[in-house]
Amino acid sequence: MTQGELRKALQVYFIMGSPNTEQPALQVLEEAIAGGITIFQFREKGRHALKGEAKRALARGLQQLCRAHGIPFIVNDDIDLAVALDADGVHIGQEDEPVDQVRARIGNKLLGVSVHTVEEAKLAVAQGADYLGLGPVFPTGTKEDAKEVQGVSLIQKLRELGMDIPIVGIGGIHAGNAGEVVAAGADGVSVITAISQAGSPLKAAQDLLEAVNSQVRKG
Ligand SMILES: Nc1nc(C(F)(F)F)ncc1COP(=O)(O)OP(=O)(O)O
Ligand SMILES: [Mg+2]
Repeated sequence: MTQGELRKALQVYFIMGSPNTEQPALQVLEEAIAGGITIFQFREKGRHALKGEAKRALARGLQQLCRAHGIPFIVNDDIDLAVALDADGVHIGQEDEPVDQVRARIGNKLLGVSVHTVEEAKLAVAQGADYLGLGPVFPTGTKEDAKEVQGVSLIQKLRELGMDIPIVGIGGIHAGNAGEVVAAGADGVSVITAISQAGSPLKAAQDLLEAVNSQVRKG
């Protein structure tokens, strides 16, 4: 995937695991894909997260849906699972396996890294990250150990410094505030609740895609 294709793929980045919805995850993803999400991350985390074979079976099912619709399938944290499934990429944070070690394990698959400071961003880029997840942009209830809410300041700062790596904002984002994130310089937005807890995941995805497309990325 070229960097330009990756920027487009980051426009509406849906993240979900079974704990994030009362509906069957496969059904929610099917609707989200129909609504226009551009990339999906399997993030099975939290008290009620599936483990072992149940987790692998769900991952395979979600991956098959993504493959059927040409949507990149990314695995959060679990590099072993990503390699076993031949996923399209992985996402790691500052507390996960080091970026350079993960890069060595996954070859040229997509590698996303969460960063919260300029220094973390520079290091991640130097170690081979393909895109950065910046946040939490707004308050979030989804991630129990989320860092301090930072608004769009870090997105703007990285663009002011001339860093052109693909960026996705995350944390408390929905169709009503997604435009602001892209206008600040992000290539797209990442959501969990805005789609997984929506009455209509299809419409939620459509509204997010429209909000993102209505903005031209600055910086
Ligand atoms: N999972 C994520 N995906 C993104 C993405 F860029 F893809 F939107 N950005 C940030 C995170 C958060 O990653 P991390 O800090 O490791 O926490 P957790 O493993 O609990 O998700
Ligand atoms: Mg992580």
